[in-house]
Amino acid sequence: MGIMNATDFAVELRSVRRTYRRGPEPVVGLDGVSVGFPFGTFTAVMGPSGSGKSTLLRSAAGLEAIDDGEVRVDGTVLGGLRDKELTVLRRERIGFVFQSFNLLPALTAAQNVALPAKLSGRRPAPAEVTAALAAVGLADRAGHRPGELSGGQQQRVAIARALITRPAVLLADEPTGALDTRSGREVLALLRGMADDPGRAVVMVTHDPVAAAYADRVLFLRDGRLDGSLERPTAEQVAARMTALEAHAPEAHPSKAHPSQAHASEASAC
Ligand SMILES: Nc1ncnc2c1ncn2[C@@H]1O[C@H](COP(=O)(O)OP(=O)(O)OP(=O)(O)O)[C@@H](O)[C@H]1O
Repeated sequence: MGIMNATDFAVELRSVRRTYRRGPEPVVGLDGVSVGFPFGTFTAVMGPSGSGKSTLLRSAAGLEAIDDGEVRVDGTVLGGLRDKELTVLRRERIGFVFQSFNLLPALTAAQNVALPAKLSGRRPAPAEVTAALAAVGLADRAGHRPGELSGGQQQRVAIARALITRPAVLLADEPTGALDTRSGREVLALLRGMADDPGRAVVMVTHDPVAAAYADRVLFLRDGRLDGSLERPTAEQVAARMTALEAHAPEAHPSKAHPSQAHASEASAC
């Protein structure tokens, strides 16, 4: 590998600022965040409730109207695109996986997986859909509807759907939040494997230190700013860091307490 340049990052945020102006007081979502997500890596994003994790993920996906700074996906500056171009780039270069799977209930697993490619005006070959399902271990469930699949299987279909366009980045918001420990672990192992593809980066928001320990790197956010990172962390190191961060969090949300102890399991739903 040569010297790192902009295109070595699947996604890069430069001095990104996002302020919400709904109520009387502006609320800071992101307060000048600069970070790059290199190809072939798996990054977890953690931080107390309200620290800006979802705002960061949504900004990386081009879903936030940022006030300042720049977001690049595979070298393309999102702010320079027309709406239509942004839609196409989002569809083809960015995969998104949600806590709640977001599959269409009336469609089979295969039809759900094929949908983004179809929306891009490309009818995927059945073999391509089968290969995507096989990559998540579900080749034999192609004809099942989401209601006929377990939560873990539904999330794996969602991952296959996110990957069929071969995106530069897979963004996952609490992908194991609704899963039991075992299914969560399967999904994390899949994401880990997906991140080893040199043409892709995986970025995952999680509250679970055990989930974060699957990543190459954990970024910590506090009050909309980056507040350190850990490389190849253990769950214990992540949990200790989260406990320290939450102790400093100005606004605690007791009703949304997040597990941050080393013994917290992947099953921790939020
Ligand atoms: N659409 C919005 N309108 C107004 N304020 C918002 C909006 N979205 C987020 N915020 C505020 O921006 C800040 C960051 O929110 P964000 O959702 O990014 O945090 P988070 O770290 O993902 O939190 P959680 O762990 O609770 O999901 C919070 O103070 C939040 O209240």
